[in-house]
Amino acid sequence: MTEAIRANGAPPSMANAFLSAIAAFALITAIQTFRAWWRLRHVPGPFLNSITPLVMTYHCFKGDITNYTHNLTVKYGQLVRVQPNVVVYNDPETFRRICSLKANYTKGLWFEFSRWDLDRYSCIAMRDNESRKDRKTKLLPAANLPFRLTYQHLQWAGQGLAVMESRVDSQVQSFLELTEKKYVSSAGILRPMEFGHRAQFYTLDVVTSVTFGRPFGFLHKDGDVEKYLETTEAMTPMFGVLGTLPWLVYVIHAWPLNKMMPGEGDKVGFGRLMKFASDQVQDRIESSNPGLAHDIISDYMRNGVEPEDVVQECITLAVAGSETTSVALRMALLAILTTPSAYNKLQSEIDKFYTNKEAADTSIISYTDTRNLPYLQAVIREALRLWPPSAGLFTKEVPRSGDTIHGYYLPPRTEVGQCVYSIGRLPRIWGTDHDVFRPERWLEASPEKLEEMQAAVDLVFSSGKYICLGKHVAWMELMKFFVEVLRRYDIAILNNAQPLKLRDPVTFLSTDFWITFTKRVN
Ligand code: HEM
Repeated sequence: MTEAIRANGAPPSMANAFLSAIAAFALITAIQTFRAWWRLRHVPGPFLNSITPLVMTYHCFKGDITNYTHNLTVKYGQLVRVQPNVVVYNDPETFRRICSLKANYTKGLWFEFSRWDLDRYSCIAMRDNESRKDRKTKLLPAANLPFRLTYQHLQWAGQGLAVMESRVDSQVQSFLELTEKKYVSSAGILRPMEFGHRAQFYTLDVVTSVTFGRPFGFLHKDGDVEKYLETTEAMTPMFGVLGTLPWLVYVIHAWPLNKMMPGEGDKVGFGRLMKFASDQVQDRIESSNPGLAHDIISDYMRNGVEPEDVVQECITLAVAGSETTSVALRMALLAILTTPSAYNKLQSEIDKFYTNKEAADTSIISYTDTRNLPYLQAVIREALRLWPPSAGLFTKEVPRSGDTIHGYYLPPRTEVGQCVYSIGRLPRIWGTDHDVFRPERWLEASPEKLEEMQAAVDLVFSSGKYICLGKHVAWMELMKFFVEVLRRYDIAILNNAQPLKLRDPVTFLSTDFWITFTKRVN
């Protein structure tokens, strides 16, 4: 019968219609791929990357995305095409120019993933420069600065930072109490700590304490609270993958997938943080004098940020300020534990500092005093250089006028990503031993060289209009932690053959980082 219909010239069968649809789809895909390739065909990079984003997606899944991207810059030069519409650079000057106030670059589509409530935007997710400027300015006086701020100095500092410092101190204290209670080993008694998670507990409690006036309670429980970490640990690698396929934001933010986004009604996970933030804001609204509390919520509210937006900003703080700092903490600790000369020098510097002080002084070191510990600063800078916690591309979009980077014209809407990991390993700045953890380089450098090195490492906190709000909080957390822990304990790796398991789907995540603490003899 079918043969007969065909022979009589009847309409094509279902199979033919299907094949035609596939052929049409293949043709459209081929044309689009060709057009996408053509736009940036002059920028060097591997051919496969220039026709599909999936190579980068694969490396996110594989867990070596930063090293892979860095190797591309080594092979292809200062500007590399890593995806059909994405190029990556590793030059500090270009970084600062793109982030400067004058540049008309805007945030890339990827930042839309950092929206927690689809009716609202927090500053980090805002892509429009004017709205960002307006919001960020309102977030800044949260620091109660004694001088008038300019938009160029976009990070918390001044008196407000002093209030935050006391919150950091109480979480350092909580970490010490936890260690003393459960994790001090001695001859014949092994009580190891898995530091990967404890670093997260510490940084999450600091950031929630600074934001809401009280910690979420990870250190107190010495465990996950409301399955927050379990959920965010599953989500973090997805951020990397989604970064390579940013158009997925239109799918995820639309029905029916938007129904699956975390919400305040959730019993566990990220939604609990949203509910916690929302309750805290509501409390302040209902309280008779919300301005009395000394935390970020009250400061933001005083500055006229709408309550619903304050909730979004607080959630952003918890996300932006926790995993980043715990990566820095873990990698700096790993670096000194595996470099005995650095470990010994650091501990000696701390000991020397305390010989000049009252022997009974057990209070947490002040942020001001940590500045008198040059080797400690060098250790942290060196760790941030080698393992920047913000290793992702954080792409920005080329403005309507187009732009030229390192002689390559980039048409409007090209996404430009930074490779800050690669900046930390540029031979022209760091020398041929750029891969070596050597804090001494910071102490040996001439004033001009030091300035260049410092400016390059500072880029891990971004620059200009995108600069990290919590840079000083992060420094405080790191400096105080090392002083207080190393003056009390000797620390050692438990498993020398494999100190930890490291994966890098978007930043350096680690598990099984087992260490021991033993009390120091005075
Ligand atoms: C070592 C630790 C940290 C690193 C490396 C880091 C890095 C960064 C980077 C690179 C950005 C800019 C992203 C972009 O838009 O291109 C950023 C933004 C931000 N960070 Fe941090 N951060 C750290 C710790 C913190 C802490 C402790 C807090 C809060 C207490 C914090 C709060 C924020 C906020 C609110 C933003 C968004 C600023 C904006 O939208 O303009 N960060 N951070």
